[in-house]
Amino acid sequence: MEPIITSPDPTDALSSVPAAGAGRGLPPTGRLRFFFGPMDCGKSTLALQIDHNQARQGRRGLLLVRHDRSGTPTISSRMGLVRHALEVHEDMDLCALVREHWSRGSRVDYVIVDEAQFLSAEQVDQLAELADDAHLEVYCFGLATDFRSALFPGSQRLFELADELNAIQVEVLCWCGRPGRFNARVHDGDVVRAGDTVLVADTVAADTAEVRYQVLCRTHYRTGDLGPHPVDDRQLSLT
Ligand SMILES: Nc1ncnc2c1ncn2[C@@H]1O[C@H](COP(=O)(O)OP(=O)(O)O)[C@@H](O)[C@H]1O
Ligand SMILES: Cc1cn([C@H]2C[C@H](O)[C@@H](COP(=O)(O)O)O2)c(=O)[nH]c1=O
Repeated sequence: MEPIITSPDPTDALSSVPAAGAGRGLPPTGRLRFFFGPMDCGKSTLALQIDHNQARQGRRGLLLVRHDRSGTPTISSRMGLVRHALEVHEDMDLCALVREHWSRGSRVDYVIVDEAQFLSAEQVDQLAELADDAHLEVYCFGLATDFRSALFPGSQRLFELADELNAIQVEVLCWCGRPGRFNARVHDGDVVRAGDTVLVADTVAADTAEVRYQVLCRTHYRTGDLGPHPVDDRQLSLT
């Protein structure tokens, strides 16, 4: 298959870091990585740390996001870090996006995608193509499963295609103390089992929000037991 993307100046875009396989007679490729975990486990924080570490070595990244919690085109971490990102729209072709950057003379060495669960399967295929044919390092961050505990389509495709699957190591605890893996959607104090897949909201209920999410262990996700009244994170920072 013909590579669909070429850098306008390969020595510019590709020279800064030896590609995977270099020195072993293998054709150079980038890698597609998926970092996943429940809400609030630190995915956006890690995305911004990886960007920071790459950028300080002079590499140029393209930061992408779809439906950030903040409602703005940013990658935002609950630790307080925020970076501007490009909003990925439903039909956006991510290969064409990178090509466009190159045609304007902008370097792209790596791509970071937050909320990658919301990508379409086709967009994940495009990211794999960018890793293989354009030799980009692609870092995706997102939820594995939705509020019904079913894989998001974008995450399913990432599980199928990624070179590396990384479960985030920071445990989010259920109210009972067990590790939580299930993102329950809560409406008026009840766990909701049906509805739209996409509903942007936080784990801390804003005063105006009708819906919030709560990370639960499997037992309490199944029984819909939300435990004693949830602790408000804003109170934690005052102690
Ligand atoms: N005040 C705080 N002190 C220490 N860690 C915090 C604080 N607030 C949030 N965090 C950490 O930030 C994590 C959430 O990070 P974030 O990147 O927003 O998660 P995600 O993108 O996975 O939803 C929490 O699990 C917790 O470890
Ligand atoms: C489970 C689930 C979540 N969402 C939304 C809710 C948040 O806006 C994001 C996840 O944010 P985080 O950075 O991982 O905290 O996804 C959704 O739309 N549908 C769902 O089923």
